[in-house]
Amino acid sequence: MVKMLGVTKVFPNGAVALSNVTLKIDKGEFVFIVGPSGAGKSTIIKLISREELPTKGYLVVGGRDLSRLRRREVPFYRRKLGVVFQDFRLLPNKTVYENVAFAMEVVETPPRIIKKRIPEVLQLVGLRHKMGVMPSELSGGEQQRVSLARAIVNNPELIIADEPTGNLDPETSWEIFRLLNEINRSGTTVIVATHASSFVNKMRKRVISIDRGMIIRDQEKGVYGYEI
Ligand SMILES: Nc1ncnc2c1ncn2[C@@H]1O[C@H](COP(=O)(O)OP(=O)(O)OP(=O)(O)O)[C@@H](O)[C@H]1O
Repeated sequence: MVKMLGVTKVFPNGAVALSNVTLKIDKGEFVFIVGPSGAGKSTIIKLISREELPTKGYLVVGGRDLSRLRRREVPFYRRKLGVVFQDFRLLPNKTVYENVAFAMEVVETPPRIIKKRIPEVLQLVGLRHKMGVMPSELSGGEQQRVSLARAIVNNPELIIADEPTGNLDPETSWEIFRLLNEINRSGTTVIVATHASSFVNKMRKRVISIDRGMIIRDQEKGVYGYEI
């Protein structure tokens, strides 16, 4: 699903965010990316979401070399990903229903399919009863659950989450990790960048530890040297 080969990312100010990173994440995996502040976690997420491009090396997601993606192809690529952010990024003037529906509207889903799908997906995250509510009337955990519903509504093969529980208390964080786990069990590949080591340690998933832009540990063997 994701292959990085010798990926280096240097920002225009000279900051080396990633240095020669090689890793492979298979379809259906659940992977945590952990490391101290400034280690390069968000940079990995931004490269996968094609917000940034590698300075050097190859990054292939779902069989596409992201450096070769044409500008007009980028929106289509992004729409196939489910992206979850620390700050939820819900549209404040739209209801829960409308926020999730919007993700389907932009990919031109027929209205009758949207109407059927939204209650299903809100049921999955336990928020069917809040369909008509505005984001400002929801707790942080509920807002993150809406953002999870939005991320999965178009059945993406890959979900990437950058610090999805950064603004949440421990109990609510568990709820979000449990949902991400459920989503993964239904076949979606999930990549989560996080500081939340106490949760990571309990979840027994693959953990890629990075520090100063380099992988310092990967609980799986043989991640280096994959063919692209
Ligand atoms: N747009 C940017 N311009 C310049 N430098 C950047 C940019 N984004 C990130 N960096 C630098 O790249 C390095 C890695 O940053 P990144 O945000 O990936 O770390 P992180 O592990 O996600 O940190 P945190 O846990 O604090 O979010 C840091 O040194 C950071 O200052």
